[in-house]
Amino acid sequence: MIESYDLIVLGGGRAANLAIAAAKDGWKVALIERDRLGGTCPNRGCVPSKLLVGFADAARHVREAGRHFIDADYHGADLRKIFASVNEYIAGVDGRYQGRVGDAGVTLVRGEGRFTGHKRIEAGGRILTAEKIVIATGSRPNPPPYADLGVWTSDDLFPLAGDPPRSLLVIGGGVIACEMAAFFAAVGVGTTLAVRKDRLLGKEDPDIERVFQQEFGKYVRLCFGASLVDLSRSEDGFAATFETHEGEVTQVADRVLFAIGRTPNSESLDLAETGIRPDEKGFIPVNEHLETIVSGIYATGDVNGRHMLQHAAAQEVHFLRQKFLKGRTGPIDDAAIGHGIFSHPEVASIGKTEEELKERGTPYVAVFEDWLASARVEAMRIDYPRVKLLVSPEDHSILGCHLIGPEASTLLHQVITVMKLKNDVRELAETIFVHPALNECLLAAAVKAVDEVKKFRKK
Ligand SMILES: Cc1cc2nc3c(=O)[nH]c(=O)nc-3n(C[C@H](O)[C@H](O)[C@H](O)COP(=O)(O)OP(=O)(O)OC[C@H]3O[C@@H](n4cnc5c(N)ncnc54)[C@H](O)[C@@H]3O)c2cc1C
Ligand SMILES: NC(=O)c1ccc[n+]([C@@H]2O[C@H](COP(=O)([O-])OP(=O)(O)OC[C@H]3O[C@@H](n4cnc5c(N)ncnc54)[C@H](O)[C@@H]3O)[C@@H](O)[C@H]2O)c1
Repeated sequence: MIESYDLIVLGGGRAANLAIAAAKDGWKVALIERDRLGGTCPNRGCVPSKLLVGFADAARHVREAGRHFIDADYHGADLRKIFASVNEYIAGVDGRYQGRVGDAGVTLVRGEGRFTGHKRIEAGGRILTAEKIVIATGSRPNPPPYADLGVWTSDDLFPLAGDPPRSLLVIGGGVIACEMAAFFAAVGVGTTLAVRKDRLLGKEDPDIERVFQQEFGKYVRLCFGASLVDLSRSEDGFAATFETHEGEVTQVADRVLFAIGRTPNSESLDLAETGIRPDEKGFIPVNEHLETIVSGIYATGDVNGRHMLQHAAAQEVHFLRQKFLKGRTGPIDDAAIGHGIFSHPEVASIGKTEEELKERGTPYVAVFEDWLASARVEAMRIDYPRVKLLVSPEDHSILGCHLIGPEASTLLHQVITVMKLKNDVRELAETIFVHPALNECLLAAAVKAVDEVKKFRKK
């Protein structure tokens, strides 16, 4: 028998909220999930990884207390307790979601979904169809090489089964690599990060990356230009050999974590059955209404490859909710989507980098300022925090803002708000900031950017 619904949501990550909202509005909704409800963010992504940041911050405060003339010795952290607390959080996620899904009257189908025909899906031994289908199947870690040796990806950390590492080799120089390495190094696990390129955080502004590398490298041993040529495992742990600029280098560690990007979960969906063709990386192309090439079938979140961020997935789900339930007609507007990197130091960014503006030939003025305008930063006795502001000399609009320093992602929200409401750097320059809040770094940069625009126009 074919079960007929108003809406099928395929993947119970962020899009579970769409299923719940539609069911509460009286729609007949099915939600298909093959694993734990809640998806990547609460089970094996943002939340557990950020719970670790709190422990790392506490450890760093003790280790760096001498900067404030405080006599403190760091004797290590109980990693078993740390991971037990994170695992406990994760253990409760699925049940909490199941309660919400059930209360809303959503039909929950546990099992892997795949298309067997036009708008027809098989899952958990059932056949379902609907006029509207939302594919929200997310992504997973790129498969690591040497998987048979028991190397880790981020999925192996959350939840962690077995003992925490005594030492760690992280391979990859992107967001996950830098967030995880920062945690382990801070709590006292000897951590090495090996990256193929000569820089970290490849998508960030180079000025910010330079500062990041300098500070991050105080805790994490860095190995640049390193291509893995061999990995072996013995009772003593792993031995990894890299080809580097200095010749072959071997790194030994108790555990190896690969953080080498993520792949969309699309290939097992048999999308050809319904006429959708993923791109060469497996992402499902959508238009500005998040609709695929097939009318009535939408794709949200990581699987469409637009952003691969939780708040972007949330915004897309909110957009579809408004479209389906409130009759919204316009396209999605995601011009003001920023991101934070919760490593140490913390990095946050929105808009274009200077490299991107140069490549596009977009006119801009750039300011790159320290945060010492704020006494709160002086009080922290650190001098590395920086803000980079890229502004259009034509209309004063903020083209990009890049921050590195404590609470960078929190500070970025003031810029996000200006960009969303009235994108003009003079709005920031004329705002009355609370003195001496950390945000004053933005005021100093904005005032300077307005000056730079004047100079640019005089040229
Ligand atoms: C370690 C880590 C840290 C992160 N930190 C951050 C952060 O700090 N900030 C941020 O913005 N983003 C972060 N992200 C990214 C963020 O987690 C993702 O962008 C977001 O969770 C994507 O949501 P989604 O709903 O698209 O997919 P998911 O949450 O992955 O949900 C997809 C769901 O679909 C299910 N599924 C897949 N295929 C099928 C199928 N065939 N049938 C049935 N069910 C299926 C999956 O089991 C999963 O539950 C992080 C990611 C990782 C891995
Ligand atoms: N704070 C956040 O917002 C946050 C945190 C974690 C993850 N995420 C999301 O998850 C995505 C995936 O994170 P990620 O760190 O896995 O990917 P990434 O794209 O940020 O970094 C991948 C890194 O792996 C390297 N690499 C790729 N293939 C390799 C190989 N075969 N051998 C060695 N190195 C290789 C790349 O050069 C790069 O340095 C991010 O792009 C982001 O969208 C976001």
